[in-house]
Amino acid sequence: MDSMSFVLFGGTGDLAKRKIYPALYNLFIDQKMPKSFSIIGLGRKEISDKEFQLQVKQSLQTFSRRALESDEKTQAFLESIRYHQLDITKKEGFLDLLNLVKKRELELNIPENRLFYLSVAPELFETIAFNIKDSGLGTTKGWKRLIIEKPFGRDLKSARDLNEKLSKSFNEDEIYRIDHYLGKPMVQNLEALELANPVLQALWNNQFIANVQITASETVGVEERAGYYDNAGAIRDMFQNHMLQLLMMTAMHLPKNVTTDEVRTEKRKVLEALRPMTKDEVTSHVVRGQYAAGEQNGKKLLGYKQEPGIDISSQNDTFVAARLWIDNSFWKGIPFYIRTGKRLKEKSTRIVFEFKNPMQDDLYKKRNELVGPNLLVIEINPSERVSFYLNSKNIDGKIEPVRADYLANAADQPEAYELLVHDAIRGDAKFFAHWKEVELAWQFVQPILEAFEENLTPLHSYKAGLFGPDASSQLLAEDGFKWWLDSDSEESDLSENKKLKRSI
Ligand SMILES: NC(=O)C1=CN([C@@H]2O[C@H](COP(=O)(O)OP(=O)(O)OC[C@H]3O[C@@H](n4cnc5c(N)ncnc54)[C@H](OP(=O)(O)O)[C@@H]3O)[C@@H](O)[C@H]2O)C=CC1
Ligand SMILES: O=C1O[C@H](COP(=O)(O)O)[C@@H](O)[C@H](O)[C@H]1O
Repeated sequence: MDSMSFVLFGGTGDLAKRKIYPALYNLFIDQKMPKSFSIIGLGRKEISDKEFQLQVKQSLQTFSRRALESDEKTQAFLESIRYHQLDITKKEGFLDLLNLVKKRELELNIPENRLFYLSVAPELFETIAFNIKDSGLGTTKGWKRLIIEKPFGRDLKSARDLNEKLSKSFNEDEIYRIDHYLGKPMVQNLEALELANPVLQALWNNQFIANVQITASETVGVEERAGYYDNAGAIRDMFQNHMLQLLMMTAMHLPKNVTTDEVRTEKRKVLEALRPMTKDEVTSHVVRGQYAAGEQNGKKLLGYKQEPGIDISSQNDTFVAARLWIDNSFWKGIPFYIRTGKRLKEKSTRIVFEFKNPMQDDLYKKRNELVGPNLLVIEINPSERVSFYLNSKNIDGKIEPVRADYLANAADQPEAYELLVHDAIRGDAKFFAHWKEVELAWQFVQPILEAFEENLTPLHSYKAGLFGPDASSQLLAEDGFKWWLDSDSEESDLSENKKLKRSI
């Protein structure tokens, strides 16, 4: 792996502390960092290197997935870090930054390989990219790469504008658009599950699958992010990026070679085949909701409009469910249901494949035995688990569901940011969003944004601490389906093993 400089804009920010330093540190401990590297954290405050290293150490103590190693190792990591005071809006500061980057390259005798990480508010992305080029920071004898945080634009037009501006300083293959859902181990495992299991490969299509359900439910509310979230909503915050990425990863046809280019091409094809909606069709296929006051584990929860920083008249969406159709030969005729929301009953990110159930009408029904459909459930977060729900005979000779299960030990798993930062350092963009994916995703979402903004689609209220608006269940009921595994429904009894007498 090439030695390099890691230049972190927003080095004093929340994301840097919670995710980026812990990711770099854990990579270092696992010997996944290059032999020599320089880390430069940037911010506007005046902080000495020593003070800054101490701040990073504190963030590692609080957020690293593993406890700090011996002082020697931790010290070696911290000593690779320098702090530089820079106001991004002031062009002159970038020349000083260039001098520091070069000085460190000379001290460490490393080539001019530079990774710039933009962990700052999106309004600053364009200015930074311009100043990197203008100052000469981007003129290197080695490689240069840009990791860029979300959100990438707030609609189709602003995303295109931003991309055009970035492309003046970086080529597409130098831009790594982070979507941390693509770094989740179980999401990265999807291709392997399909590729390495002929049985799944054979079933992964509309011939055997009746519908696919992708859920990302959260228990948290808007937290301290009112300013951002009230202007974004679930549609921009989760749906346009994470949920559509999950859709692509689930529905893509496996390429012959699992190379970055081929995977990205196949992902893109999913969005190209996604049946577009007009603004007027949105209400038939998309449910938007906003949480009202409720309760969780006996604790009273505020409604969204009562949250600090939210206007009492806000029409913002905190929940979105949608029925999507992928009109290609693999998935034609099969609905994909997607939902995401805040202040729901449980934290769960999962994909459920419901298989067709030709047994429903045959002899089991006549014998009054319930033969549920087979389900393949991929739990992504908080547990990482693959389960197959099968039907089997119990001791009384009756059919009952059983679950064949693989549960990963999440404690051993690297975090999403660790995997993604490692990929970017290695120059592997497979699990980063290509511009075409981002553009197609905004193109699909644009009429939904407009229907929401023009209030063409009703805003359903739902009680905090439950499963979202009834209209979301209604969406599936229209097609004869239901959401599986919501934890106080009949099916959750399956997941809780109440009905499962046996587990394979
Ligand atoms: N926090 C999170 O969980 C997540 C964040 N993101 C994205 O990551 C990015 C960063 O978010 P987050 O860390 O939460 O934001 P913070 O507000 O916590 O940090 C912002 C950072 O930007 C720096 N900064 C702001 N203005 C300037 C300036 N003019 N010149 C130099 N530095 C500046 C601040 O430095 P200082 O004030 O010290 O000058 C600080 O380091 C955003 O794009 C966000 O959308 C994405 C997913 C999750
Ligand atoms: O990007 C975001 O993701 C989080 C949810 O991430 P997860 O890894 O906990 O599933 C979400 O809370 C946040 O609003 C959004 O910006």
